[in-house]
This record gives sequence, C-alpha cells and structure tokens, in this order.
Amino acid sequence: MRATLIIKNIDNLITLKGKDKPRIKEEMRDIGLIQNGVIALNEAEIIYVGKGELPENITIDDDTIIIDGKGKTVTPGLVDAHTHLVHGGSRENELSMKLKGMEYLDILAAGGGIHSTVKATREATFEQLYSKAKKSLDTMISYGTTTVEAKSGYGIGDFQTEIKQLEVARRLNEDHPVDIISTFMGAHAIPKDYNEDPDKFVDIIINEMIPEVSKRDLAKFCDVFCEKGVFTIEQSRKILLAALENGLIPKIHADEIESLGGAELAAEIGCITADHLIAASDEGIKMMAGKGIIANLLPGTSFNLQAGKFARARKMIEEGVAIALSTDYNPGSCPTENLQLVMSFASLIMKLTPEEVITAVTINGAAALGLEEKIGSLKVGKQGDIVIFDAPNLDYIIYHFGINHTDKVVKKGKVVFSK
Ligand SMILES: N=CN[C@@H](CCC(=O)O)C(=O)O
Ligand SMILES: [Zn+2]
Repeated sequence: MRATLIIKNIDNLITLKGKDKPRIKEEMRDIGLIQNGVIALNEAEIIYVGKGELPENITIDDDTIIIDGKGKTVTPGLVDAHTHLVHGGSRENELSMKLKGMEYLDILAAGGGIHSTVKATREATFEQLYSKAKKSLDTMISYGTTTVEAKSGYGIGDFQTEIKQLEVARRLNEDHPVDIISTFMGAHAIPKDYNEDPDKFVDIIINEMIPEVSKRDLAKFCDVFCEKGVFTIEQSRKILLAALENGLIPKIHADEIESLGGAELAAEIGCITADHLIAASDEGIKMMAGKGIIANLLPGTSFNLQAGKFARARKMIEEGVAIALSTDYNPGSCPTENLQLVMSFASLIMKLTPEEVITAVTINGAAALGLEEKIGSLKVGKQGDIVIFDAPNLDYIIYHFGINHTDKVVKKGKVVFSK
C-alpha cells in the first residue's frame, strides 16, 4: 500500500496500542512504547506502526512526505475534552480581586465571573467570537491538541447566544484542522432574572432549550454546573435526565468547589464523564469506578483558583476510575489553552506518572468524547492524528515544564503545524 506520509527513526514512539476503551489502573501505565519506531499513513489513515524499517508492502514515491524522528518523541494527537472555547471578552480584571482574597463563587454571586463573560458573549458578533476562538484553536494545535470539546454556556437565559456559540463551534469544526465536539451547557449559571425562582429557569432548559439543541443537532453532549449557589443536585439530575431523553450524552461539572454529591450523581445517571471532582467524596469515587464513569480532571483550574486543593487522582486510579485530563480553557477559572502545562501539573502536583498522564490526554481523552475507536492511539486503521515532540523521551516533556515541546502536528495525515 502507498504511504503518503511516514515518520521514521523515531526515538520513542508512544502508540497507546491496546483496547479501544478507557484505560484503568495499571492499563494507564502501559503505553505501547516502541524505540526506533516507524509509522506510515495513507492520507488520513494509519497503515503501519512498527520498529525499524517499513515492510516491503508499504511503498513510497516522490510525493511521500518523509519526516525524520531522530531525537523525537511521537504520540497520538492530544485530546482536550473540556473547554469553554467560544466566548467573548476576558477577565484579567478578576486577578486583583482574587489577590485581595475574593473567591471564585463570591465574584460570581456579586454578578461578575461567568455573568461578565455572558455579557461580553451576548454583545459579540458571530465573526468576533469566531476569530477569537480560532486564535485559541491555533494556540491549542501548536501545543499538540488535535481534538477539542467546546461548550456553550455564556448565553444562559439568552438562548440565542447559546445557539450562536454552538454555531461558531460548528463553523470552526468545518474550517479549522482541529476537530471540535460540541456540548450544550445552558445550565452554567442562574440568570439574574431567575434568582428568585431558579426552578423556572431549569424548566425552560428542559422543555425548550434541550429539545431545540437536539432537534438542530447542535451538540453531542449536555453539561451542567452542579455547585453550591449554582445548580443543585436535584436540578442537575432533572437536566441530565432530560438530556438523555433527547439523545444528548450527559456530563457534569461535579464537586469542583464544594462536595455536593456530583460524583455520585454522575454514577447514578451514567454520565460519560464527571469533570473537576476536586472535592469528590470517597463514596462518589467508588460509585464512579463501579459504573465506569471517566474522571475528567482539570488541574489548571485548581492552580488558577488558588484553592490549594487538587482532585485526588491517585485515589481515583487505585479505585479503578479511568482518568482523562483537560485544560478547562475558559476566561475565568482557567485562562490557558496549554494542555502540556496541564500534563506537568498532573504529574508534579497530582503525582500521576508520565505514562498515566499521556494515557489521560490521548486514549482516555478520546473516550471522554466517545471517540476511542477513532482516535487516541496509534494503530492501523485509526485516524492519523499525531504529535512529534522535540523531546528525547516522555518524561522530558512533562518534567521540563511551562514551555512548548511540539515540533510538528499531523492531523488526518497532513502536517498542520510545524515549529
Ligand atoms: N465552573 C464552571 N465553569 C467553568 C468556569 C467558567 C467561567 O468562570 O467562565 C469551569 O469549568 O471552571
Ligand atoms: Zn468547565
């Protein structure tokens, strides 16, 4: 078979070969490392992965792109399965408030935080949102991210703004090399007009918004911010059950700040992921393991909220919960697109091994988006999404933190970023 692109002499080729399922426990440390590796693609598809030379049945010609992997570490394209990609404005004005001791939920309750991004997002045109999000996608791809989840959630009471966000994401998915998977998050904050009767807003989400998003095929997932002062467990349950009834896959911002029982609810409903989980209870973690719910952890947010608390990733792995890692890129609690930095935080602070970290941002990230059969590992037949790191080994990428190690990014068989 003809190769259109090959990468050869790869010092460390991390394939993540193995089952197309979320990896748990010791599976998270089995990364399918090949030294002196070679990989061949035919257009968007991987046609060979091995050691040494290409076999004779893989042919090359003058048009084949040949990349030398000497001194490099090669991995599957990184998956960022939790972002608030499309939004207006930025919130650096919150830094001085935080430095004075004001906390995230205090800023939100005072009408700032998410509410100020809601205002900026409502005021922004489609084109303004598009070009701001496109810039972020360009940054993400430069750090090796090839698939991104993008939530709505900055329209809240204003459904047209939610739709505008989802339509921007849809257009960017068509125009930009990064694949974007959309999530409807109308339940991101209680609009001020419904402060006295939040259940009325929940009813609108359930009876009007979710059916319309589903009918217009604007999102694959539905998310809710289940948190003290935001959506209660009971309200979150209703919203996620309505999502299921309308064919949207439920996921949840769970136990980010307070231990409300979000992890338990994720297990009860059968969410694809529960995200954040900084304050998740022992019981919640056990229940997630029992039901196979993926923990999508966001250590960049813990770092930025200065809460001094990170999700108990080691405990989760011991209990058999599959871990994914994402940026949570958003203008308030985690203003960074840099997934490599998140990988370093996960190891240096949450004590994951480099092998567990790379599993979390590849095959487990893919599983967090229901895409584990298509992306997340380098196997024959899978999509050719690949990162070439200018790093001699995996540990180096994580240990040498805060800089961009990407040399090249291949998306669907095409070089889409080159240093
Ligand atoms: N916590 C809720 N949502 C985001 C923050 C959004 C914002 O502050 O604008 C999060 O995941 O942390
Ligand atoms: Zn979030």
